[in-house]
Amino acid sequence: MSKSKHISWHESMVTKEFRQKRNKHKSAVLWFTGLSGSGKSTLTVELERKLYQLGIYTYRLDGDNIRHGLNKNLGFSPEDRTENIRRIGEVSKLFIDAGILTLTAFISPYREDRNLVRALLPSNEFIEIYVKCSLEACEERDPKGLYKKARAGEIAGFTGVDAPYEAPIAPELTIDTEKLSVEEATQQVMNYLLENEYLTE
Ligand SMILES: Nc1ncnc2c1ncn2[C@@H]1O[C@H](COP(=O)(O)OS(=O)(=O)O)[C@@H](OP(=O)(O)O)[C@H]1O
Ligand SMILES: Nc1ncnc2c1ncn2[C@@H]1O[C@H](COP(=O)(O)OP(=O)(O)O)[C@@H](O)[C@H]1O
Repeated sequence: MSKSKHISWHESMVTKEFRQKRNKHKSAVLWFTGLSGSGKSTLTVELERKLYQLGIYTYRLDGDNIRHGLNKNLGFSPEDRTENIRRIGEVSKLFIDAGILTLTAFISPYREDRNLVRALLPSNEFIEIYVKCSLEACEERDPKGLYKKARAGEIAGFTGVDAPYEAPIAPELTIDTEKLSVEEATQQVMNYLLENEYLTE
């Protein structure tokens, strides 16, 4: 619900379509979702590197980073996670409007929150990518030692331990990081972008 009244929309002369034409590629958000340690950050970093080499304009929004700034006032309660994802949905929409291929790496555990972001955008501009990895494997990787802390009772409400993760039902892509290498996984996304003509205007 908007709290502001008496506000109006001002259109730009430079539209998203003009920007895409100049950039020579489409803009959209690649929304990576999955458990902590599933591989969201690793894959978005590598994918962005590949896209940059091809001359694609990209930007990466990552949960850990955004929580240092824009969303530093949010914690990990269900309400705060929902607000976190709502804001990132809106930020992604702005980046898409700016002609940027945007990569987001947020756990985004609630299906409804992700669907609200989907509903915010034209259907071809939201690409949901489920980074599939069992809790056991994530916990085995534990790149930041957070599962260990959560199991020791030092972090309350940790996703997968004592907070829920709702896997996507019909994502555009599922990447199984227990079966694929980082190279194979990023290539799977590149193939999707090429086949669906995102990398051309
Ligand atoms: N309680 C709890 N649950 C899950 N994750 C936690 C928690 N506390 C801190 N962290 C760290 O915060 C990162 C997740 O932030 P997100 O913004 O992606 O989370 S969410 O989408 O709002 O659920 C997450 O990063 P990733 O491991 O990259 O997923 C953790 O490093
Ligand atoms: N196929 C894979 N894809 C992504 N990460 C992988 C893969 N195989 C192993 N890993 C490792 O798993 C960990 C994933 O951590 P990270 O990318 O921070 O996950 P997330 O951002 O989802 O929390 C890294 O240590 C990475 O090297």
